[in-house]
Amino acid sequence: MSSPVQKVVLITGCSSGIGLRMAVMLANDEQKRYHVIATMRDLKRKDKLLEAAGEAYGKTLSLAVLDVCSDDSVKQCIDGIKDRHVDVLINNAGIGLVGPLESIRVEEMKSVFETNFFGVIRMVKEVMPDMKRRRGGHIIVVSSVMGLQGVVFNDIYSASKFAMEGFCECLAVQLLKFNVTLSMIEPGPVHTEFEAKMIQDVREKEYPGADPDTVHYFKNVYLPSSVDIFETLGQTPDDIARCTKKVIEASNPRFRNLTNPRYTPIIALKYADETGGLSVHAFYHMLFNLGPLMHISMKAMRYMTCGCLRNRAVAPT
Ligand SMILES: NC(=O)C1=CN([C@@H]2O[C@H](COP(=O)(O)OP(=O)(O)OC[C@H]3O[C@@H](n4cnc5c(N)ncnc54)[C@H](OP(=O)(O)O)[C@@H]3O)[C@@H](O)[C@H]2O)C=CC1
Ligand SMILES: CC1=C(/C=C/C(C)=C/C=C/C(C)=C/C=O)C(C)(C)CCC1
Repeated sequence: MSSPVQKVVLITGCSSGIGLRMAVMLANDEQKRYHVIATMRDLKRKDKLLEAAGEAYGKTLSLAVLDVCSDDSVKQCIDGIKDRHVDVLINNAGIGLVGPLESIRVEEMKSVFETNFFGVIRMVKEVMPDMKRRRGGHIIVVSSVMGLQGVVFNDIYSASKFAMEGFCECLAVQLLKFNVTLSMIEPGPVHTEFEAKMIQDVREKEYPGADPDTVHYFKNVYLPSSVDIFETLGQTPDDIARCTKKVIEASNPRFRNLTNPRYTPIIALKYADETGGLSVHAFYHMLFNLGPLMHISMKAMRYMTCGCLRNRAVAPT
């Protein structure tokens, strides 16, 4: 049960990773300002969350079933909340997909959009009308740096996050008129099951339909670089939870919130050359010519790109 002064925060995808850490951090807020409804599609996966939440469970944290891919599940969950009142909706649930385009079935691509794009739309459609009526609320969308700048071999995942960026840019303007805030969180690589699932997936898959050169570039050039990027730039889910808490508590939250100052220069390339040529050629060079030396080029880029761009990230601490 939430007290009248507590904000009701509903988070999707709390069985692991970023959603789990957000739920735990907000439910353990020292001033007890939040009542967190931590949702997941399968309650059998609740143990890790409950263990991490400790005494908050049953006090400032409750659990609910919610599958963002099901209209019925979304409606049932929101109908089950007192007065359907949600102050802060955090759209976190999402899935990755990486690999040569030729080897990915259209059905698999659709399921990424069903979760990452339509999953958010379903949530927003269910919660937004009440927020507009009340003239208050905050919708948060966990997007990605890949929603701002594509990364090779992540074509479909990246497209699903770009779709979300466009959707949110449109909606934010309308919502402002109703005193409802919309904020996007834009993490770079984060050590969660997302990363583990990607590595596992690559081990199991054969990549039928893709030519041997493409499979070679994917497995022997892209993947080692990606693992390297995770190792050198990876953040923890707690970093992302801290950034998100700051955004929720800001008196004037920003629309886009990059969480990783060390990844910001990569995004800045796009704005330094609106034709897109700089990003395409820089990434090509980093991947195919520098390979293991990519570290150095990332460092150089940090020095070359202007400090004000670098500092446009929400510091997690
Ligand atoms: N990790 C990273 O490097 C980055 C991640 N992100 C984004 O962060 C978000 C969270 O990912 P992260 O914590 O890293 O990954 P995890 O795989 O650890 O967590 C994803 C969560 O989403 C849930 N989920 C998947 N499908 C559904 C569904 N249909 N309905 C409800 N929940 C679902 C999963 O539940 P289940 O256990 O049932 O599968 C899980 O709880 C995603 O939107 C992702 O795109 C953004 C940038 C970087
Ligand atoms: C390989 C490669 C890159 C890899 C970036 C990666 C691997 C980013 C991962 C982001 C994630 C995991 C986002 C999740 O939503 C760069 C730096 C663009 C430079 C060019 C070559």
